[in-house]
Amino acid sequence: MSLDAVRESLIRQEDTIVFSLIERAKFPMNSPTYQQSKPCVGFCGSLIRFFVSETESLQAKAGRYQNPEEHAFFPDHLPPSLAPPHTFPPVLHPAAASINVNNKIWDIYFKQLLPLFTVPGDDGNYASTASSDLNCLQAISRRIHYGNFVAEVKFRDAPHEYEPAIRAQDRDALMKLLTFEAVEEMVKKRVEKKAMIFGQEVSLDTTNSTESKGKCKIDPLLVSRLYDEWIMPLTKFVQVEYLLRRLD
Ligand SMILES: C=C(O[C@@H]1C=C(C(=O)O)C=C[C@H]1O)C(=O)O
Repeated sequence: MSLDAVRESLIRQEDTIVFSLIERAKFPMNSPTYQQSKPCVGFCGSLIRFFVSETESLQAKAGRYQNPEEHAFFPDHLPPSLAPPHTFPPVLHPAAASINVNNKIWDIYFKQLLPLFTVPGDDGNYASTASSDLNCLQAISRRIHYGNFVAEVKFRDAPHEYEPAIRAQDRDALMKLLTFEAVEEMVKKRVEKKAMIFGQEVSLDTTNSTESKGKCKIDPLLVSRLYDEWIMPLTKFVQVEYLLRRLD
């Protein structure tokens, strides 16, 4: 595993994130998906919680969380995997298993992001809405927790640089060591471009091409902002959390 290979994976994950946001933006806000059901009929709480926890339970049985890249939003009481056993290569320090920032991701996604990239309204497609939310959440969560792998590779490439900061439990020094501003700038520009390309109308009519009209299914600047303000800072937060425990 090299830093280049890890970055390649992050670049591929951008495609998944941008597409999942485009899919969610197909539906209006559909706020009943997020409201508490009263009274409890079949389940308590919001439809989104019900949908995510039930889906995670099924996916746990299918082995999803055997992969160290995957983190559940409701990790308590998940059923064991019934899938054919597979041993993933033990790349990470075991402390990685204790890092889960999905609560933060959940809050940011529903409170801040969703209102920015959906239009107000209610078309009744609550199940499809919840399903697309879960796709966005899982893609974003996988990307952010991939910070564990990024941090591991950076540590292995320069243990002598990282060890003093880890022993001193110095978050600021670790943050400085793992930050590459030029890479972050490229990421922001690339995801903006991907949102522009993936989100365009594709037409065969060359005389009246909508591609050239610049109509986009999701605002490319918003995707760049999403990376700038939430995804990259949380990925770096995961990296710091991992490194702080790397010598335990
Ligand atoms: C992920 C990395 O670490 C940091 C976080 C980045 C990100 O989240 O995209 C980009 C550059 C670094 O500042 C990396 O170096 O690739």
